[in-house]
Amino acid sequence: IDPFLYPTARRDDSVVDDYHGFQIPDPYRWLEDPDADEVKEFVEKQVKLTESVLQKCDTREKLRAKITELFDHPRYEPPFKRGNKYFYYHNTGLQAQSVLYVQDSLDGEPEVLLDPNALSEDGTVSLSNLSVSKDAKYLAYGLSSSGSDWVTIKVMRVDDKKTEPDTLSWVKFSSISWTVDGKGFFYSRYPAPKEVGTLDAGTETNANLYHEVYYHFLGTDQSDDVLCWRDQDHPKYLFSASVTDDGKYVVMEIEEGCDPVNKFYYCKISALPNGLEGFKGKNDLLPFTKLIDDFDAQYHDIANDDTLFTFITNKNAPKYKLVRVDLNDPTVWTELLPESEKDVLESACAVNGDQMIVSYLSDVKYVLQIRDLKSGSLLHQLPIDIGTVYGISARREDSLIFIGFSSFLTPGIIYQCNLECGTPDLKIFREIAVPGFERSEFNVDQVFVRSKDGTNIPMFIVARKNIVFDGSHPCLLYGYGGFNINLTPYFSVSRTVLARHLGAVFCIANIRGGGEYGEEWHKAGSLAKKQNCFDDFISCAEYLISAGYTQPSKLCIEGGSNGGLLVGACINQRPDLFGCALAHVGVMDMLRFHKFTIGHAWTSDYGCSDNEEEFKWLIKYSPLHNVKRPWEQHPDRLLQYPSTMLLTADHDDRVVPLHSLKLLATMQYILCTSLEKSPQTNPIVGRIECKAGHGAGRPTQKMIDEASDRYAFMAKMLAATWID
Ligand SMILES: O=C(NCC(=O)N1CCC[C@H]1C(=O)O)OCc1ccccc1
Repeated sequence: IDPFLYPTARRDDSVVDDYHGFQIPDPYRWLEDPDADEVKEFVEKQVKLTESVLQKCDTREKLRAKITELFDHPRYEPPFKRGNKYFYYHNTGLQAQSVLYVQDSLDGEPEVLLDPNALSEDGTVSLSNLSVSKDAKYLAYGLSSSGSDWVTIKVMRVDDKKTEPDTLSWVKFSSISWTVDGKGFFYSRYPAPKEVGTLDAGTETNANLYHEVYYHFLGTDQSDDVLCWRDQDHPKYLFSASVTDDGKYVVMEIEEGCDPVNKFYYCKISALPNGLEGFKGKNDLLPFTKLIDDFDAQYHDIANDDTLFTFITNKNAPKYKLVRVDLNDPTVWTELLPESEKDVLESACAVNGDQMIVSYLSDVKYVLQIRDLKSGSLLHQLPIDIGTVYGISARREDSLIFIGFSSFLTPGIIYQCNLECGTPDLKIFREIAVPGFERSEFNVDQVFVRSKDGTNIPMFIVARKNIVFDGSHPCLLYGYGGFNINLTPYFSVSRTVLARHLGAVFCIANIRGGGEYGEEWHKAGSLAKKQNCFDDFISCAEYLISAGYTQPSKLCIEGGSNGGLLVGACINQRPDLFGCALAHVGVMDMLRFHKFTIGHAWTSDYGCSDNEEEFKWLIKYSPLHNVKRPWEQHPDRLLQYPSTMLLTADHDDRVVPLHSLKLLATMQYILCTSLEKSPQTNPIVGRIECKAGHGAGRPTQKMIDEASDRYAFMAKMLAATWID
């Protein structure tokens, strides 16, 4: 693009911040106010520029048609049982939002119970969380609008599907947990923001502080809810309260960030003299006992027999283990299932009375076992292919459980497993088929790439069979690298279309910062070691080139959120290595991220610029602060940045849009508009969506349109040709 076509954005050179003696300019600080007319104008001009670029991307409509066609297949989630009813989500294919169905038995006539598509014209109201009372009489569910993290909880009677008047506002980062008497439920919320009158919830950037736990009595007004817990001395704390299966306790996990560590408190509600009613209209908090009152490790309860609790923990076990304690003697902890040498204990769930289903991650592949809940001993190994167990629907009282499975070449299988008779029989309950998808055309490989410091990094490679390794293939390399998140194999319609119609090779790099090898892997990619993520990702890119899959001008890197940071940092550090870069809702301003909405929770992975040592880590890789002209760094080579698309949305209150807007303005200025003649001919554009957020709850059409745009941009910039 001509530099003259880029909108010029005002640079306010008066904004310079002092960080521990270092003066850091922030000329686009004004882009941090979403309500300012100047910002709205900036966005409008960027949207127009991007639209003009997209119009020249000639595979856009073909991609839209193919992705729509492949997406139009029925999809189901594993069913879950409450009382004697079954509930499950289903999407016929192109519905904006999946619909909740209820059946009187597993093969009973399904009825629509809750259809979020009826709650908005454009499908932008989504179901965020949901909890059915134990007797299946009531359904409490959270609604969110335009992809914001803000939730409004509503209640519905299951038998006549009547919506109750109960409406709970300013809910965020909350589970919903009913007491077994069905009189109400625990949930978490923030104090209402001040300017609640004019607020378009989800577009504000204020920090989320002072989380609180409430108990809501069915049929009453939110103002009558009982405040159960809060901590005025720790504004960053986040609380999650849940009722144990036996109904005797409410347990509360307390986090102060995103690290897998938490405090663990409990309250024996069955011993409260007047139950929870006794707290109505009072100011007393619930009498919690502090079982764990530090952030040394994660403790997540998976079952209890009266005072004997079983936990999954990473205490002295970075690959996790199961331990047991009697609340009456909290100093004696025994080991139920020791930490595995090699594999990460991913989840454990009590089932079928005194058994449990545990899942391990072994070199990024799932292993599922049935074990004895009392002794921990292995009973059965469940045969699972390479892929992801994405949902285990099971409670301690269930002997019939459901397991959701997906992989690169498996759109989705829901297994049912009956544990009643001796050997569990795993059988297919539902298989999700994608018409037109021929799995036999593709290959999946897993390779281990040596990174800069010698660490072996796993990478999945999906390609059409019998490709020639002549470096000619467009290649999409996807990564995340943080927050203990695992990138495991899953089916993607859009990437299947890229492989089939653009001959693209699709790769997932399991770089450090994730949880693929437990807490050590996570820590090896965070704080002072964050650069390992970028080194790992760059090594994976170099492998794909040296092995002959692709070449720099055919290689596109993609990542979202923390993965957007990954992309932003990598194009700054190695602009020569990539032909295209797609950064979704990226964290790009590493000096200021902690000031907005829930950003303060991410200091567990990043650190914080308020601290001098941590500032020095952050300034070195912060995308916003490290945009440099490559042709000045290497005068001998005609270097420029890859074609870059930064994607964000106006209701993203997880990673606020200012990150992408400030980086967009900075890149366009430094690389393009600040020069008479700029060698930067690869476009640097922003795709800014309206009535959309961080990603959760996005309606189907918006997902299809975004995928069509970003991959048409990629195809054009990699000069990929369409294969019919
Ligand atoms: O912030 C996150 N999750 C991390 C997150 O969304 N991140 C972390 C970095 C940017 C962005 C992303 O990668 O999606 O979720 C809110 C939350 C709930 C409970 C306890 C702590 C935090």
